[in-house]
Parts: sequence; structure tokens; C-alpha cells
Amino acid sequence: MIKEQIVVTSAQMRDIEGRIFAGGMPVAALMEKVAGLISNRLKSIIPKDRTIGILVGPGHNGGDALVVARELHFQGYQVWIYQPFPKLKELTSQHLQYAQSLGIPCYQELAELPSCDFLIDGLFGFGLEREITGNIAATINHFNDWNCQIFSIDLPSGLHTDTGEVLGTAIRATHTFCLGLWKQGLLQEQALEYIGKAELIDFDIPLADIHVILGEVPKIKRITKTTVFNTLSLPLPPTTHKYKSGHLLLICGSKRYAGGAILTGLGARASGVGMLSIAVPESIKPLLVSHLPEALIIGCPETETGAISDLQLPPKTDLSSFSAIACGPGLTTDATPIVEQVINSEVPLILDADGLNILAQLGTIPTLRKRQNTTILTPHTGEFHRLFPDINYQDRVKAVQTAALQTGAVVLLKGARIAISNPEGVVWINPESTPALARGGSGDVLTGLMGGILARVVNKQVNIEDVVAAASWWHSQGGILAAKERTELGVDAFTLTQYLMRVLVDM
Ligand SMILES: NC(=O)C1=CN([C@@H]2O[C@H](COP(=O)(O)OP(=O)(O)OC[C@H]3O[C@@H](n4cnc5c(N)ncnc54)[C@H](O)[C@@H]3O)[C@@H](O)[C@H]2O)[C@@H](O)CC1
Ligand SMILES: Nc1ncnc2c1ncn2[C@@H]1O[C@H](COP(=O)(O)OP(=O)(O)O)[C@@H](O)[C@H]1O
Ligand SMILES: [K+]
Repeated sequence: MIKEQIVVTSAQMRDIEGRIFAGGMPVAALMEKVAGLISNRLKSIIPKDRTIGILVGPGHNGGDALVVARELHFQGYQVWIYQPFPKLKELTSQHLQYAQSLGIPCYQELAELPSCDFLIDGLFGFGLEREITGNIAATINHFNDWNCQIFSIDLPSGLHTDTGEVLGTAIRATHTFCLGLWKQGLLQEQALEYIGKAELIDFDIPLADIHVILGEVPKIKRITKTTVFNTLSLPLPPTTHKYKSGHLLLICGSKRYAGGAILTGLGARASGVGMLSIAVPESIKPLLVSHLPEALIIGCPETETGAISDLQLPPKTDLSSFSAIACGPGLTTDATPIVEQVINSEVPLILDADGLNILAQLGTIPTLRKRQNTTILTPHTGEFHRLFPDINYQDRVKAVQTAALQTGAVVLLKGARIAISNPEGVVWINPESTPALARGGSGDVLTGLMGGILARVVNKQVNIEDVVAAASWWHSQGGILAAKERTELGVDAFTLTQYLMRVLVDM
């Protein structure tokens, strides 16, 4: 298990820390170690001639901040401390006393504060247990109005450690140094505007202690590069052939939405799948052939509205000839019988877009209960609500767990932080993405990419949720790379497909 993959709640973090202390590690020694690591990171970021304001809370988050203040003071930075609480935990109080004895200016009143270039937020960490109100809330709002960079220790003060919810008010950090293990709240969409750039400060928590509290296989994990690499099944075996590298059937597109079929096809191409077949309405077949010459384009009879009316596969082929099917982008809801047909097949299946809208019309849970093989659903929040009107998707982790449990499918909820669950409640969260992906068509690319990976590895004893996670990570990294080179406005869905391969090259 890799530390970067692990996600904890505040209760789990407290239990893990409890084991470290029970093992004999002195609390004060751990605080020195943690704060030493934070100070070193800060030294590498903040130029020497700058003034740093340190915000100190009543608990050990404040203690960490005071050790940081001391270390930066000795390194020659101009440092001041703001500590508005009447009562501090003992260790925190001792560090405050020592900082005062060193002559570091300490203030209790906002009005007295000098200006500064950077703020360090050590008001609250994972010990925040209730809404922030009154003076402290006003203080946080005041600092948010200062136009300077804020580094939060562990998490921005005011965020709920598990849900990322703002408890009254919260520091809007530009950087967050998460301590030891990733806190669940930092991966929730509602926290994103507060955490800035987040990084993990690894202070050597023994894996044995983590295992005791989280189990050998933790339920909630962050997707990392390693997850993806393990899933992609590389390098290719030297004696492979095209049918051993998977055969994906895409069912997508209509006269109205022809572009969606192209984007899904280009996403699938990037996966390296051995064989790609794409079923589309006959009238758009020439268009698909011109964009994807390597794919077998199956022109199907169409309805008056230009949707596929009959899945006319080539001779000697039926649905069971394919390793996986991805169905939905651009279909329109006129293709209902086609979606019913693939749901009734026994082939591993991804449903997206209109595939999901049709599933919702058919009745999500009873329809999926009939399926024997793997099903993956990839809704955005609108589609999720249509599929699961009774599930509250504010808590996205719980929402995907419930949806997966109810349907037996692997469920991916799209958004800034994609959450994925299998029916046993094992969750992956995609920790990094870019709003540059919030554009029409980028979901089609994801469906194709995921379909291709699924077809390649489905018979190789992989966990299906790992495939879904790998596709999500790869897709987001493609967006991040494209945005870096082309700005956040330069990542249209076609361009995104051109960056996917680059992600692997850089890996
Ligand atoms: N042993 C150590 O030195 C370590 C310290 N760490 C730090 O310790 C932190 C956890 O420390 P604590 O458990 O002391 O908790 P915090 O420092 O997060 O805050 C708890 C304190 O805030 C008070 N409080 C909670 N909610 C409040 C509210 N809404 N308004 C006013 N006061 C409120 C509590 O009564 C308590 O005094 C971590 O976040 C991290 O920064 C660990 O990460 C690493 C190890
Ligand atoms: N704010 C955001 N930050 C990061 N990724 C996003 C954001 N908004 C959307 N995305 C991603 O963009 C894709 C959009 O997919 P979708 O909503 O299906 O669009 P479409 O159907 O037009 O292709 C998904 O992968 C989603 O996770
Ligand atoms: K903090």
C-alpha cells in the first residue's frame, strides 16, 4: 500500500496517532518532526527577506504552527504570531511561551497586527469539532481579505476533515500541507475553493499502524500513477496479437450527434485497444471512417430521426464476440431498443450519456439486477439524479457507494473530483483534475478511453474499479497537461484526445 493512496477520516487519523503515541513516540517529538518538515518546505518556497504571519489555534495544529514560527525565526525570517485564544493545550502553551521568550512578536488583537507577505494557518486541524462562530469567524474572514498567500497546516481551518464542508467559515488557502495521510475532506468538491495546491507531508507513520486501523485493503483510496500503471498491463507481451489486446465495441452517435461518436472513438484509440469496432447509424459511417481509418465502422439501419434502430453486426459476429461494449454517447433516447439489447447481453458494459438516460427510463435498479456480467455507469450529477432520484449526491463518496450497492454496478460520478465505487463500497477518488475539462465532449473521450482499457484487460484478473480509476486518472492528466501547454481555455475535447498518449510518455 502506498501512503499517497491512503485516505483517512479524522477519527481514523486520531486512532493511528494514538497507536504511535502508545508505541512510545513522545507527542512533543512528533510535533518537532512534523513542524521541521513543514518549515523546510516553507524555506524552499518563501524568499528570506519576507515577513510571515503565523496564526495559532488552541490545539496541536497551533502547536505545529508555533514550532514553524520558531524555526523560521532562527532561519532569519521576520515572523510574528497571532494567537487570539484564552486557553491553549499544554504543549501549545509551552511553545508560545518559548516563542515569546525569543522575542518573536505575539499579538492577541487583530487591530495591532503588522502587515506580512505570507500567512501560516495553524488555527485548527483535524480537531475542529463544531461551527466556527463569533470573533474567530470574523478573524478568518478578515485574513481571507488580506491579499497574500496562505499556507494551511494539515487543512484549511474551518473545513470539516471528512466531508470538506465549511463549518461556518474557513481559511481560503493557496497551499495546504496535509500531514501524514490524506484527509478525506481534501478530496471533496466543496473543499476545492479553499485548499489551493495540496501536498502531503509524509512524517513516516508506520504502515503497521495504518493497517490495524484501516485494514489491509483500505476502503477509500486516492488514485495515483501507480494504480494506473499496475492496471494498464504494460509492457505488452512480445507474442501478443490484436485479439489478445481486446476487442471493443462502441455503440454511439446519431445524425444529430455525430461528433460524440468521433470523440468516443478517438478516446478508445488512445487506450491502445487491439481491435475497435464502432456501431453508428449508416448515414454517419463515412464521417467515422475518415476520422478513424483503423476502426471497423458498422453502419446500422436508422430511425427517421437518425438514431440507430437495429444493431446490424457483421456476419458471424454477435455481441459475445466483443471483450467489452461502451454504449451511449450521442445515441439520443430514440435508440432505446439497442440499449436494452446490450443490457441483456452478457458482455462487460459501460453505459454513459444517453445510455444512462435510457437506463433511467427503463428503471435503473430492476433493469440492472438482471445483468450477470460487469456493468459500469459513468453519470455526471444530472444523469446521476435521473438514475438515482432518491440518493443525495452532496456527499459524493456515500452517493457512489449507495448507487453501486443498489445496482451491483461500478459507479463513477463525474465532476472536479471523480468518485468511483464498486458494489462492496471500495472507493477510488481522483485527486487531481482541471476545470479545463468542463467542456462538451470531454466525457465522450473518457467513455472511449475507459472502454478501450476495459477491453484490453478485462480477462486479466483486474478489479473493474481499478480500470475505471485508471481511465479517470489518465483522462484528467491529459487535461492537466493540455491546459499547462495551451491554457485552461485551450482544452477542447478533440485536443484532449491528442494529449492522452503524452501522459503515458511522461509517466
Ligand atoms: N502530535 C503532534 O504533534 C501532531 C500534531 N498534529 C497536528 O495536530 C492537529 C490536531 O490537533 P488537535 O487534536 O489538538 O486539534 P486542533 O489543533 O485541530 O484543534 C483542536 C482545538 O480546537 C478547539 N476547537 C475545536 N473546534 C473549535 C471551534 N469551532 N471553535 C473554537 N475552538 C474549537 C478544541 O477545543 C481544541 O482545543 C493536526 O491537525 C495537526 O496539525 C498531527 O498532524 C501530527 C502529529
Ligand atoms: N470542474 C471540473 N474539473 C475537472 N473535471 C471536470 C470538471 N467538470 C467536468 N469535468 C470532467 O469533464 C468530463 C465531462 O463529462 P460529461 O459531463 O459527460 O460531458 P460530455 O457529455 O459533454 O462529454 C468528465 O470527465 C468530468 O469529470
Ligand atoms: K490549519
